[in-house]
Amino acid sequence: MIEKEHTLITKNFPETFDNPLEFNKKLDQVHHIMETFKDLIELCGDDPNRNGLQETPYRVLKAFFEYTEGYREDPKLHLEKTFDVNHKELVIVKDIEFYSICEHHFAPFFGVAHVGYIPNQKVTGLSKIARMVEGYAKRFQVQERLTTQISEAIEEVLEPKGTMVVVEAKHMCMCGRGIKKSRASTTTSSVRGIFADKPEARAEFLSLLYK
Ligand SMILES: Nc1nc2c(ncn2[C@@H]2O[C@H](COP(=O)(O)OP(=O)(O)OP(=O)(O)O)[C@@H](O)[C@H]2O)c(=O)[nH]1
Ligand SMILES: [Zn+2]
Repeated sequence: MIEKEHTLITKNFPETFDNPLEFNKKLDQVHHIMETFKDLIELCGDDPNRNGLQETPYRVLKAFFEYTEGYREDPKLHLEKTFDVNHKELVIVKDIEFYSICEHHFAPFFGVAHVGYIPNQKVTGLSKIARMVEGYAKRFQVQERLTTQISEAIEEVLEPKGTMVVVEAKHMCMCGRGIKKSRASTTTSSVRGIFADKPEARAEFLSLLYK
């Protein structure tokens, strides 16, 4: 078990490799959280030592590191690899699937992001836009912040004439618990530059998106 925990730390926090103080601090936190997960299982009414649950605290922690990978990178940096392409009209990457975690309940919310911008000299690789979306999705989030972070990253790095982002998602905290509306979905948008100023720019984006 100890070996697995070490691997978890070196994989997710490679900077602690040469820093025993930081490494041991993370190791203490890992031990502490695994004990807490055991308490959670017991409090909910099951036996943390029964066969199927013995490794669950470790599995859950490992999964959480995966859900939150985005904290350990700066997603904007993906956009910095730009190309010299003379394109002055709208670029839209639509249906970028994402999987995020609601910061209120730690329940998943997931769906698609549609990202559009009108370049002003700088054009980035299409996959880099999806990588950037992933980086912000893999954090504890609310949908509104995710949407804004995506548009602000495009604005900051590509300095385009305008940016428009639409995010559509389903929130598990509204499905299996609470209000239990499993068909409800949420749409958010964020507009900058020409999309904020001109209704016809927004209309063009939406007509290409929902044709
Ligand atoms: N605006 C917004 N709200 C969210 C998002 N994800 C979850 N929520 C909401 O966060 C709210 C938290 O409300 P609370 O009253 O503090 O928590 P709760 O008692 O669990 O609320 P219920 O879900 O209504 O049972 C709920 O209304 C959720 O629907 C999100 O991405 N954006
Ligand atoms: Zn929630």
